[in-house]
Amino acid sequence: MADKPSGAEIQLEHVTKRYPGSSEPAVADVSMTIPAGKIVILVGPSGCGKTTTMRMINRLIEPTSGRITIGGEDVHALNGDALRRKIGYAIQQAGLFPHFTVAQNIGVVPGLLKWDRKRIRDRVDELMDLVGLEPAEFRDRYPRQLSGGQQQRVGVARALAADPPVLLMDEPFGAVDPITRGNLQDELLRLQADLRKTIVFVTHDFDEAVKLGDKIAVLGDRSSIQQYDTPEAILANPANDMVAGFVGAGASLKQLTLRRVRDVTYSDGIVAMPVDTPIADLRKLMAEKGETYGLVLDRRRRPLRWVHVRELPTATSLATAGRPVGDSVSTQSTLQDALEAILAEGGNAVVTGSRGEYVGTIDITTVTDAIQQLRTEHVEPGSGES
Ligand SMILES: Nc1ncnc2c1ncn2[C@@H]1O[C@H](COP(=O)(O)OP(=O)(O)OP(=O)(O)O)[C@@H](O)[C@H]1O
Repeated sequence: MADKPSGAEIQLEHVTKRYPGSSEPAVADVSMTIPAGKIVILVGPSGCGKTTTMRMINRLIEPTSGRITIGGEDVHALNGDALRRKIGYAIQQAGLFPHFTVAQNIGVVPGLLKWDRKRIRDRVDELMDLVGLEPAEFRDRYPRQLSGGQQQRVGVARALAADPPVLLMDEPFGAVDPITRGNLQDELLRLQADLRKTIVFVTHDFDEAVKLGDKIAVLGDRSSIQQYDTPEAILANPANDMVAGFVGAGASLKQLTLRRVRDVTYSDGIVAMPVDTPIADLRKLMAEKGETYGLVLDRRRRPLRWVHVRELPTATSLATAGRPVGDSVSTQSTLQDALEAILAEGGNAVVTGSRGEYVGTIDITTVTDAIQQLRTEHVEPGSGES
């Protein structure tokens, strides 16, 4: 993993776009800093100027006024090749050239930059591996011979071809089914963990923004910034009614996808014993601790069964007493997964470590406490709430 971002900071300073013949600007006086190596999501209603804002960064659209810099350099001063080296661009439905093969599509920018053939071929294979397309199978196919998800992968590979520090993505996963979309999102996050590009990503979908964004800019009319903050902060404390409308119902539940079990204090105090423990010993320990439920573990300390104290006097073996453990969660699971397991288990859900071993239990109080904590962490100073 790279320890330094390969991305570069982007700055928009008082950027305005007035299209010829329009009375109102499409984007009015927008200033924002997009940090190096982060994913920043632009969300907002249709027509608010997201695409216009994004396209001014790679100068597909020229601003009427204001300044945009990448790594401190004014994009206005960059020529075509310099822009291509600095900025990759991926759009909805991939925007692939239909009469080019996959390899030719991915190699477009390196070709324009006059790389030699071998270097382009090696780079194409490397990128296909990176986005999960077997080069031997897909290199010579045409876009129409690919699924929607595969086309999007080619689109991402093409955008990354010249290894630019900045990636602009305009609803890149907008045209695929929800499952493929989820997979593509996961893959983007996996890629980004290594690549650490600066990514500006436009979407209509707030859930996508929460999942992918290091920061989210919620835009109103003419790209006016309504709130620009982390997903946690926006979910916990929407700045105004417009943002609240965008966040939509279930903001607290959405927050649960942002915290993992390892981030909260779960209990490790219940009575948990290996399956070959004498029943009498378990009874004694549960009585001492005043516990009604005990957990039976296998020899590698993986959870097997829940037993109620009432079941112990008649039990013949811990291997058959009580009921099997149902849903459990790992320390990597999100609190949303934990909540589902808690509801399915009807109380405590078992937490396991990296080898599936018992490390503790989590209950509904832990989850509600975590939501409360997120709220208080993100209350504006001086807003009077506590
Ligand atoms: N070439 C153009 N000429 C004139 N007006 C334009 C042009 N392109 C966009 N607009 C107008 O600028 C405004 C912003 O458009 P833009 O495409 O940036 O919005 P958006 O937020 O990306 O929308 P969507 O989410 O629907 O894609 C809209 O009112 C649109 O009609």
